[in-house]
Amino acid sequence: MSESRKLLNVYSEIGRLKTVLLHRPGKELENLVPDYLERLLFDDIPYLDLARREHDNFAELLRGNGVEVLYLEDLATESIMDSNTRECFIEDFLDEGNVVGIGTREVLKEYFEKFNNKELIDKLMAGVRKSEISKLINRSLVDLVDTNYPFVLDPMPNLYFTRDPFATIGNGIALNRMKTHVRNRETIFANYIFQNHPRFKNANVPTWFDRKENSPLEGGDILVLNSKVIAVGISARTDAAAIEKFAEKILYSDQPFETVLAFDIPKKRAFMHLDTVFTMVDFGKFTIHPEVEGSLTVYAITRSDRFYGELFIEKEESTLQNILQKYLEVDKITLIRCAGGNAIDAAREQWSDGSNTLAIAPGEVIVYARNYVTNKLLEEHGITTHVISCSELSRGRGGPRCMSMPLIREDL
Ligand SMILES: NC(=O)NCCC[C@H](N)C(=O)O
Repeated sequence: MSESRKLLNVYSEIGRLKTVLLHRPGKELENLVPDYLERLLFDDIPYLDLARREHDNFAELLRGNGVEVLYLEDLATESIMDSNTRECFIEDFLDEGNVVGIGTREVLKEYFEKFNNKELIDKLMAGVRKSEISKLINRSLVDLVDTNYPFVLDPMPNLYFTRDPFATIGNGIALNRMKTHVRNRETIFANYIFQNHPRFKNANVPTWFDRKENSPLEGGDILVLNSKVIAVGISARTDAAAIEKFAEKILYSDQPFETVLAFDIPKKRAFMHLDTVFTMVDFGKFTIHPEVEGSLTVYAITRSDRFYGELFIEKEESTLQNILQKYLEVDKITLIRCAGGNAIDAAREQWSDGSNTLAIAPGEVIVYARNYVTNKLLEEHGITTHVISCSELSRGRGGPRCMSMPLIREDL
């Protein structure tokens, strides 16, 4: 198959971006209420209208740089055209959305009948308020018990962080199992897209991880450093056990990857995923949150040369710079510290994803405007920064890399 016709092709973090998956923030953001913010993994409530304008500018910037922008909501819609598929999709959603009352399920299914496929996808993403349903049928105890909870189906406000529910690696995907129940339903979309969407269904997309696994793996923790080395964070969201499963599968596949570097980072909200504290911006150049450097342990996972199918795991005993230099086989590694390492500025900019950049080509990244101290430093290191405004988008605790899932990057 020719390069341009490949459906999935990600062998680096920085190869020129050709196709990316986004989600335009929708009504789900208007179902965020203070009482449930923490559970829904938000710290504040974005103003939807402005969030959309900021997101549209992000998409426009990508298109202006020759990137094909696909939207999750469109691919999902095109994946449920067949009426049986649509029905199964709704069932899966209700199952995993914890809608267990028999009467409530019935009423919801009836309610969904009036929506066309696109409207249905938007509605499932937005969630269903109790007040939208005129009458609830009482068939089971759960239907009868009245609670103050305002939703019959929870909203999915984290969907615009397309980086996390699945991840493109090589010519396949890790279909993730998310750490929190609240984000796990997001992976249903990818499941249907890769099985049913006309663009992918006959492609037999290889999967390096499955959403039914027991331990969590999230896309923000996975960085494809080059065609031989993948970095994965052992983080607040991704477990070591999941990384082993993933490594086994990908290292014994037909892909060129030889090493998975597991970065053990502190398990706290401000660090969340590996890409919250560490992203690649150019050959041998990375952003990093200074607080993570000292406490970082790295394990190198390779194929065992004694037993086929087994892994060899070694704890690296050197500095991050030396470890990266060794595995990436480059002369020099430059770590660009968030806000230059100044304790106050670094903590402040880190909170709004100062280290979370999206590379659209080697040495060319998209960054948030508010992280101006870090952005200036990037420029001083020869990196071109494309700056986007983010006063609403940043309230969800994710940056440009978190808001994008590359499907195709040019090989380096
Ligand atoms: N890769 C990322 O760091 N994604 C950001 C996810 C933010 C979202 N509110 C979450 O807590 O999951």
